[in-house]
Amino acid sequence: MTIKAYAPASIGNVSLGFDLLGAALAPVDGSLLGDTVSAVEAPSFSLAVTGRFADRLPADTNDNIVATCYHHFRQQLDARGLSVSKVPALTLEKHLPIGSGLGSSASSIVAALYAINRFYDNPFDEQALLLMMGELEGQISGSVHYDNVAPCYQGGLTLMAEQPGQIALTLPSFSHWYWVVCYSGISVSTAAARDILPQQVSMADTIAFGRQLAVFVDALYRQDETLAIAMMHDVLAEPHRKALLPMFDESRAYALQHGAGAFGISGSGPTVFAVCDNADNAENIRAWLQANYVQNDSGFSHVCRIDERGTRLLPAEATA
Ligand SMILES: Nc1ncnc2c1ncn2[C@@H]1O[C@H](COP(=O)(O)OP(=O)(O)O)[C@@H](O)[C@H]1O
Ligand SMILES: N[C@@H](CCOP(=O)(O)O)C(=O)O
Repeated sequence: MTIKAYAPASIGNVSLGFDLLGAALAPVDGSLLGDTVSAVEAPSFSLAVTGRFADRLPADTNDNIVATCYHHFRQQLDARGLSVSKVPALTLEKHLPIGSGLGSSASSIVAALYAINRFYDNPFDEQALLLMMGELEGQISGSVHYDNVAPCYQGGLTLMAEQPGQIALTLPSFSHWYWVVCYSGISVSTAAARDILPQQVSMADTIAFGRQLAVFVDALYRQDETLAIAMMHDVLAEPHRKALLPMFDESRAYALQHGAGAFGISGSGPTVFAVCDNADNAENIRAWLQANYVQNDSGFSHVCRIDERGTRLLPAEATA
């Protein structure tokens, strides 16, 4: 029997919560936006990679993070004294572009560990899996951060607590918000986009960051949309990263002048996102970004809602 796991794309940071806030994405047209990993029993371990962005990954599948996930998972089983004999053939369908700011590596990691855990009849609980997911994401991006893997796995808008047994908390959100995302088609390495950030932050920015995140969470719980939107500014990363993103300022100006409440970089970019409370404005901004922010044939845009379901099984024959 084939086990096939789908893990959605995600917006890391959501502007105001660097490394601490993330949102899973579901296109409103019902299409899937995320990687899948399938597992089927086989005589020996193997990994095949297919999908639109397969050719952008390392040619040697041993260097694919999905293979690393499998070996890490087996080591964790050994460390707990759990012996298993069967072995999977894995297939990664790589639908998310690499270095896109859509949590591409997180999507592969989460789909892989979810499928492998199922394949072995769920020896690890959610928290143990999430810890592994964060660790593997850290291997790729240079430091552990859960703001992609947690929403991708659990769904929803998530805030990192990083406490034993409580790594990520699911926050309420505004169900009528549309999240427009546009990937420009260029690649920005997350590790490189982290390296350009300063190691020290001013007192004024520290206070602004703390105020915004605390007030945003309060506004979500009280469903105060105006206050929540007013908090959606990035004082930590965007001032340093936007120079990597051609047409960023022009895109922000257009979005804010045409009905978006907030606009920012998704993860480390180059994907940008706009928040709208109206379908017509969302579609207009999506079309403008598609025409003006996209740089090449790899780029794309979607109007999304928050994906409340997170990672899930698909029928073996389904394609994302
Ligand atoms: N399955 C995978 N998905 C994405 N990246 C992978 C995968 N396997 C290996 N990699 C490598 O990990 C790095 C991911 O880069 P990163 O900038 O973190 O991407 P993203 O921000 O899209 O997650 C790239 O060097 C890529 O070649
Ligand atoms: N918090 C991280 C998020 C990176 O997201 P990605 O989708 O670009 O991998 C950061 O901002 O570095």
